[in-house]
Amino acid sequence: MAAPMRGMSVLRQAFQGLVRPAGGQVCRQVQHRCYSTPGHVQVDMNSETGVATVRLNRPPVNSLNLDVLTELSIALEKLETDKSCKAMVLASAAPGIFSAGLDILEMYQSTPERCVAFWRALQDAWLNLYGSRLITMAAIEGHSPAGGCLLAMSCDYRVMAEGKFQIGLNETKLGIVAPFWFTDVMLNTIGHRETEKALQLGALYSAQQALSIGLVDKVVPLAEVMPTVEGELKNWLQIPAAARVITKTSMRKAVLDRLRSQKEKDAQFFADFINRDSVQKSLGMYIASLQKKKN
Ligand SMILES: CCCCCCCCCCC/C=C/C(=O)SCCNC(=O)CCNC(=O)[C@H](O)C(C)(C)COP(=O)(O)OP(=O)(O)OC[C@H]1O[C@@H](n2cnc3c(N)ncnc32)[C@H](O)[C@@H]1OP(=O)(O)O
Repeated sequence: MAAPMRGMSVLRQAFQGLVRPAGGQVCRQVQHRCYSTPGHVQVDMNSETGVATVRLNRPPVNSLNLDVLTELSIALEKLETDKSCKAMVLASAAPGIFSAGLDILEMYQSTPERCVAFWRALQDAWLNLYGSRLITMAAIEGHSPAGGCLLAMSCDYRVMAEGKFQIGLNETKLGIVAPFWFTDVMLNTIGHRETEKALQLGALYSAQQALSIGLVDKVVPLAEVMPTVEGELKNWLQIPAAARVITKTSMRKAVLDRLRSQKEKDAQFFADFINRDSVQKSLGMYIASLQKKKN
């Protein structure tokens, strides 16, 4: 039997038929299909319910580098074209963390070519997620700063674990600026006034604070995050899909089109901005502060 997964009772896993086959990877019998397990993005498709669980799996903190973003994009594309898939839960395989956001090392002392490739991968992953026809829910079982917050906000519904975890767009604290499409998503989520404050301050919120400004939809104990998502999904799955998809698309189209129409310019702008001496200096100091935390 596979080791119990966080936030999921042994009984529930036994019921769902979790087994560890000869290859050593966790797979599910009968109604579950694992799209991918060896990389940084695990996809577990339940063909009976039409719900896929996509878990970021890049310990220790699921920082989003070029590989992770490319894998996430491909996974989302596959699910989008899978007619049996109705919903997707975005979660983490790393304890205590949803995602630490973009991999800062992709932005520090990198080449302009790599920066552009990295940014394109982020753009594609986000366009696939925010523009998805699927019901998308974020199971936030840990910290979710910056790019992690973007991924969560890009889902249709967010359930966060109570306790010490934080979520927010903290870019200004790193001496960088949230791109316009990060801002657009936050505006659509919590409104203009809260976004202005949140972005200028680079605010990181506790789960309760996030709930109070509408950044997340529900806060529950850690072990209840997945069951709560599953319960909420039942409501969403009852809505006629075509009507829901048209509604979602019409509400998100302007923001998606804004990036689609200037992807290359945005990628070039990112590479130029990030390679400024002042920005590199700020990032260097931030990396040092993360490392100092340990000593
Ligand atoms: C005019 C407009 C112009 C716009 C142009 C564009 C500008 C650029 C826009 C870029 C947008 C950026 C988005 C981002 O996502 S930036 C990333 C921001 N992320 C963070 O600030 C999170 C930092 N991490 C933490 O706070 C903590 O790690 C965390 C709370 C998440 C977890 O804490 P914990 O104690 O559990 O873990 P550690 O801190 O010990 O970390 C473990 C190791 O992981 C390394 N680490 C952490 N986060 C990252 C990261 N994001 N990238 C890379 N590496 C990371 C950390 O250093 C530890 O490493 P070591 O074990 O080697 O020390």
